Amino acid sequence: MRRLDVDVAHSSDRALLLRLDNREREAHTALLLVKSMGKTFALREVLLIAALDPRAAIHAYDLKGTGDLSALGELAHRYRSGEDDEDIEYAIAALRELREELRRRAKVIRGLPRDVCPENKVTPELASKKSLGLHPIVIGVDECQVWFEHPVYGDEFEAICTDLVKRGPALGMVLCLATQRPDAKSLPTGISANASTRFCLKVMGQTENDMVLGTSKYKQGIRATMFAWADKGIGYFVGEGADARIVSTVYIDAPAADVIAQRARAARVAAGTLTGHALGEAPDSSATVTANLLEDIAAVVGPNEERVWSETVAVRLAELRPEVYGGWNAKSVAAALEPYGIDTSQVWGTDPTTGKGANRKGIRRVDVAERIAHRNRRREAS
Ligand SMILES: Nc1ncnc2c1ncn2[C@@H]1O[C@H](COP(=O)(O)OP(=O)(O)OP(=O)(O)O)[C@@H](O)[C@H]1O
Repeated sequence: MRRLDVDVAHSSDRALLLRLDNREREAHTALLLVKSMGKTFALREVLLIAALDPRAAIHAYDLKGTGDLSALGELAHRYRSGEDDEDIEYAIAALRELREELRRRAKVIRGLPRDVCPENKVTPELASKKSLGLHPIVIGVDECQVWFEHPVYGDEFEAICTDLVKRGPALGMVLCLATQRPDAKSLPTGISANASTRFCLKVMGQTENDMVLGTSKYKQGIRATMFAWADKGIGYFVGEGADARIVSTVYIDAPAADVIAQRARAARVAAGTLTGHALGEAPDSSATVTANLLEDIAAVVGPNEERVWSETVAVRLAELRPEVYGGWNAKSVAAALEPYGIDTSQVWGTDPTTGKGANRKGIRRVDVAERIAHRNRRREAS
């Protein structure tokens, strides 16, 4: 992307505003783009910039299904175009992998000595150490509302994306979401509120403006309503802790995108980092697609059990679906429920081996039931 004001920070296809190696705070962030004015071009540009770093694993989703991101498919770790059932199942399986990856990375970071990792986050040096597996992961989703409004998986997409937006940046994982309908249904507030980088092309009114750029931005004079219809690719860019700037994307049409993608692919071949989709591999959906954590918990916690220890839930889940929950413990349950806004707290229970009562971390059945009801209401509404 190109700044329009004097100190333009652009030109080579790498030295652009969004850098992926944490040298700038703008690096690991979510991005929101809006409305038939160059949104897909902008998202494609961001992904191409990321792709030119051969360490970066690219996940590209074009939910419109027109193949706008097909250039990225040549090098992407995960890629899908379309919104049919099999496309959605591919995506949910890939996102579950990312949820696991978030956990793995958090553990790796926690385990590193202070002098190697003083800030408890991925640095360019750490991202380059192949053995740690902390390379940048950049996920781009065009027309993301399709995921969040999905009648079956909408809730889970929301939970995982919220987790990615909140914890991803420190762990080297960037989620870039693009939508032309920035309302709370298309873009859940847990996600929009936590997005730290925003890009808003022309919009029609104050509500959409503030949905993308942040509360009160219109009142403060940051108004993407002022752009003309001819201002393709021009929008307000708001980075974390920085003043809003008017920037323009670089015009990269589909043939130009192919040329850049071929270069990015060649760099990956040379570096030995071509993986996943680019090698003809898909995420393993066999074990995970049928699993739905909330419903599985509801199935293993009886209606008369008001509160249950997390460790008990973990054991029962593993019995239900060993291929999905095998090896889970109380902490796994807490981490998996956190993105749904369900906390584990001290609950009274009885140890089945000793028969003694004690307070341990656990869940309240009502919290899980309420979350399922919330999702069902959404399914009915869609
Ligand atoms: N930086 C740019 N400079 C000049 N023209 C641009 C730029 N970016 C996009 N355009 C033009 O705007 C058109 C629409 O762009 P794009 O397909 O990205 O829109 P969109 O917002 O995704 O719309 P839709 O949702 O309808 O696909 C492109 O075909 C291109 O001609």
